[in-house]
Amino acid sequence: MRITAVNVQVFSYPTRRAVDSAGHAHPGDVSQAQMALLRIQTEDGKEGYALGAPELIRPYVLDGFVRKVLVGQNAFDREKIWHDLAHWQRGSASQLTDRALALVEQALWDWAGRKLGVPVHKLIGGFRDKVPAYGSTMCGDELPEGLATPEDYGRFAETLVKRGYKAIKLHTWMPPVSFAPSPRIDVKACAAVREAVGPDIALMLDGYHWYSRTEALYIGRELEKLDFAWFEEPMMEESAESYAWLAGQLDIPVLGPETLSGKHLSRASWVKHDVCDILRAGVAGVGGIGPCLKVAHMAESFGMDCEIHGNGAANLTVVGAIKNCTWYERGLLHPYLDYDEVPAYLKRLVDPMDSDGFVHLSDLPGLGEDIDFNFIEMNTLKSF
Ligand SMILES: O=C([O-])C(=O)C[C@H](O)[C@@H](O)C(=O)[O-]
Repeated sequence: MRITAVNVQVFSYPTRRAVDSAGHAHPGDVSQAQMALLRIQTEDGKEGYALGAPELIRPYVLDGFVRKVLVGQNAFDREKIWHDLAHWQRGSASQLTDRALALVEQALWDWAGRKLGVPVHKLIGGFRDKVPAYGSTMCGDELPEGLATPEDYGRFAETLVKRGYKAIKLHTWMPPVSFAPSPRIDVKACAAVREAVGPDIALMLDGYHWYSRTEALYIGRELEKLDFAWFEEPMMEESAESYAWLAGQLDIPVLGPETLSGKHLSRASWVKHDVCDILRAGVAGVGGIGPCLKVAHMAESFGMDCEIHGNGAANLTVVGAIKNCTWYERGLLHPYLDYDEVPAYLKRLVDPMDSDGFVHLSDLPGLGEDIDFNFIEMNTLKSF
């Protein structure tokens, strides 16, 4: 089925999320943010969609690489199209990113699901229809009654448990927060949360990502005393040796790599060299659903779990299709925000969670995003 057109619509929508000077999300005043809808059309008039940041798929990227590769190809040939695009990356002077690759590949999967009338998680695996979620907090801040103190984390954790979560992951304080980073205050927040929720809730820490080996070792040993389930990205992931050093000394599982480049290939090196205990991959970070599945299947072949990074339809689709992932990451959460509020450009949440903490996989054909095309049409800023 030949691809005839690839188009983008950039639209605005209201948000209460803001980012600080280091890129961490926090609550903010209502403002207008921008999103891109990528649309792939085939000769039969069928379409597939993916939503993402406009800069990933700006006109230069769309004209210079994506249209050149896609138009005229068979939309079912995802693997070939993905490799053709991935080869373009080398000569693109870093303009064609893994995230752009992921967006294009998601739209192709969405197209295939819609064309065949099945949810993509059934097409690519079909392991489960619901999955327990962990509530993933925003990074710490200095907002009154926000996430400014260990006690704030404890109180918020109680709220999350009441909502149904059976697991919570803390993102603690990072610069530009005035007192960050601090291994001791991170540990205090973890202790406050354990104290607040008791022994039966699974807890994880994803703190400052640039700790030294000795700081990470200190935190990891404290987390072991608090019976945490994993310790995520405490150091720069380019130093695989530091992770091997850390994982070799801790009993608590060390999880990674999350932001390291290299798609499934860098994850293979981490497995071969025993660098971590639980593998990590997210659809956007490794360049698509396909490479994310390659990571998860490789991990399974080595008897390892692979926890999928990030929320959203594409990541949930992968979680629904694999066995060796325990949780879905739901968030980022904050006491000031209502995660259950449906974004203006969707008609329903992609990851609805019941009162027992289970997120239910969509039964819609495609990736499961019920897109509000009227809202997007009314709020379109530019199309190309
Ligand atoms: O695992 C996660 O959810 C994240 O890494 C979320 C964010 O990127 C957080 O770590 C941050 O803001 O640095």
